[in-house]
Amino acid sequence: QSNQFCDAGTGSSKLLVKGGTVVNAHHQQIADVYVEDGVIVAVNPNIRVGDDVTVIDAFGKYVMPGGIDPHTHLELDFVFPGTVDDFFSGQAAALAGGTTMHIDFALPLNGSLTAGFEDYVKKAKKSCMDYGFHMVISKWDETVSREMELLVKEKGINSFKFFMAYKGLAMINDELLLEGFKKCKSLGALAMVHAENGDAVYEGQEKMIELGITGPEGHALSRPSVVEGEATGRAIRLADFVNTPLYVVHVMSIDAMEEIAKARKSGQKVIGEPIASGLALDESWLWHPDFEIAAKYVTSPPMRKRGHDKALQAALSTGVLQLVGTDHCAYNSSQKALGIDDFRKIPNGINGIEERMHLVWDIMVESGQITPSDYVRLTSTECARIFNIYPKKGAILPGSDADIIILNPNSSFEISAKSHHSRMDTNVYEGRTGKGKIEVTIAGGRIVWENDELKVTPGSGRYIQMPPFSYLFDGLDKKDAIYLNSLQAPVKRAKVSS
Ligand SMILES: NC(=O)NCCC(=O)O
Ligand SMILES: [Zn+2]
Ligand SMILES: [Zn+2]
Repeated sequence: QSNQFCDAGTGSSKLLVKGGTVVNAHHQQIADVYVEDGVIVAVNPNIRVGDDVTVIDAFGKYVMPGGIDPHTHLELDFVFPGTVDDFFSGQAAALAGGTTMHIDFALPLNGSLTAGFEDYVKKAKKSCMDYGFHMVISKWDETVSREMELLVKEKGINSFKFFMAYKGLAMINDELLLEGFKKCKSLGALAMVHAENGDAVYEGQEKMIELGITGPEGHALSRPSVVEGEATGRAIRLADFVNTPLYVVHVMSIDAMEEIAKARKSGQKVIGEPIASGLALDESWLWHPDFEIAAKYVTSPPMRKRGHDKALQAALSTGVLQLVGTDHCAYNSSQKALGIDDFRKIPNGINGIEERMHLVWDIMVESGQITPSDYVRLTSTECARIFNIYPKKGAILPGSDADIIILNPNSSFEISAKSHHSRMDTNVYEGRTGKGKIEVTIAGGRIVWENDELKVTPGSGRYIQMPPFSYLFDGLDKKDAIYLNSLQAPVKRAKVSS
C-alpha cells in the first residue's frame, strides 16, 4: 500500500486561503479566508497579510466547511468484534477525504453508560481530528435513566441510539423504546434508531438457512426493505406519540424513506440519514460469485435493488432526507471469511469515512441534482445544526473552527484499497472514479492533507461537547400544552337513570 503518514507538520498557526469560492449552506462568494490559532478570523475579498502567514492558493476551487460524518464505528467491539480502524487510522482516512469531524457510537460497558463513555474517551485519546459521541441504549432501568441524564448534563452527549434489530444482542422492544424516547425528550437529547424489525430479520435468516441459502445473498434476502419500512414507521409513530424528535440512521430503502416523507409532511420532526453506500451501490454485489467480493458488501440494513439508490438521491435533493453519513465499520477479508458457510456470521460493515465527501460531490453535484451550497448543507452544516454545534462547526464564518476543505471541481478522484488510508484490505468502491477532488484539508487550523500527503498527529483531535435542546426541540412544549389543554375540555354526558 502507498499510504503516506507523516507524523507532524502542523505548519504555521496563521493561514490565508486565497481567492476561492467560499461556500456556506446559505450563500457562496469569492473571498479569502483568514485563520489564526485554529479559528476563522475573517472571510472577505482581498485580505492582506504579513510574511508570517502561510498562503494557500484556491483560485478556481471551492472552499467549504470540512465534512462532518454523523455515523461511524471506530474501534467497535459489538456483535462482530474487532473493526480494523481505530480512532487514529479511521480519522486519518477521514481527513484524507475531507471529513474533519465525526460522531461515533459509544457503547455501554458491562451495562454501564458512564463506563462505556470513559472507555470511548480512552479509545479516542489517539485522535487526530475532532469527534463527538452518541451513546447506545440497550436495556432499561433506573440506573440507565440516571446515567443518560449525567451524560447529557455533564459529558456533552445529546443523542442516544436504540437498535430495533440485532435480536438477543442489542435489540430493544417497544416498551423500552417508549421509555427511552420519553427520557430523551425530557433531557433535550435526540433519539436515534437503527430501524429494522429484529424479530422479522431473525425469522428471515432462519428461513434462508432452511432453504440452504448460506451465501452473502442470504443477507439481503433475509431482511428485505419491508422490515426496514415497518420499523421506521413504528419508531416514527412512537416518537409522535411521545412528541419527541427522531433521527433515523442509515436509511437504505424507499420503504423507510417514504415513512419519513409522510411524517415530515404532517409536520413531525423526523430526520433521515442515508449513507454513502446507499446512494452509490446496490445489492447485486451480494450475488457476486467470488465470496470475498460479495462479503465486502454485507452491512445492515442491506443494500437494496437498483432504484432505491436513485430514490434516496432524489429524497436528499428535495429535502425529504437531510444529511449523509457513512456507517463506516471496517473489517478485513479474513474477518469477513468467518461467514464463509453462513452469511449470519459475516461481520456487518463497510467503509466510507474517506470516500463520502467525494462520492456525494460526484453523485449529487456533478449530476446536477444539488448545488455546492446544498452539498455543504448535506455533508456538514445540517449535521452541526442537528447536534447543536453550529456555527462552531459546519460553517466558514468568523469565529467558526478552521475546519476547511478545498475541492477542485476540474480534477478527479480514484478509489482503491491500494491508496486509501483506512487499515481495511479491501474497499467497497474499488476502482470507482469521479469528478471533484479534495486537494487540501485543514483541520483545527492545520493543513493535514495536501499534495496527496497526510500530516496527522495522534492526540491533536479534540472531544466536542454537544449541548442538548437543538432547534429540533423548538415548539415541542407548545404542542404538548395544546394537547394537554384539549384533554381538559369537560365531556358532557347526559344523565341516564338506572
Ligand atoms: N451497519 C452495520 O452493519 N454495522 C454497524 C452497526 C450498525 O450501525 O448497525
Ligand atoms: Zn445500525
Ligand atoms: Zn452504524
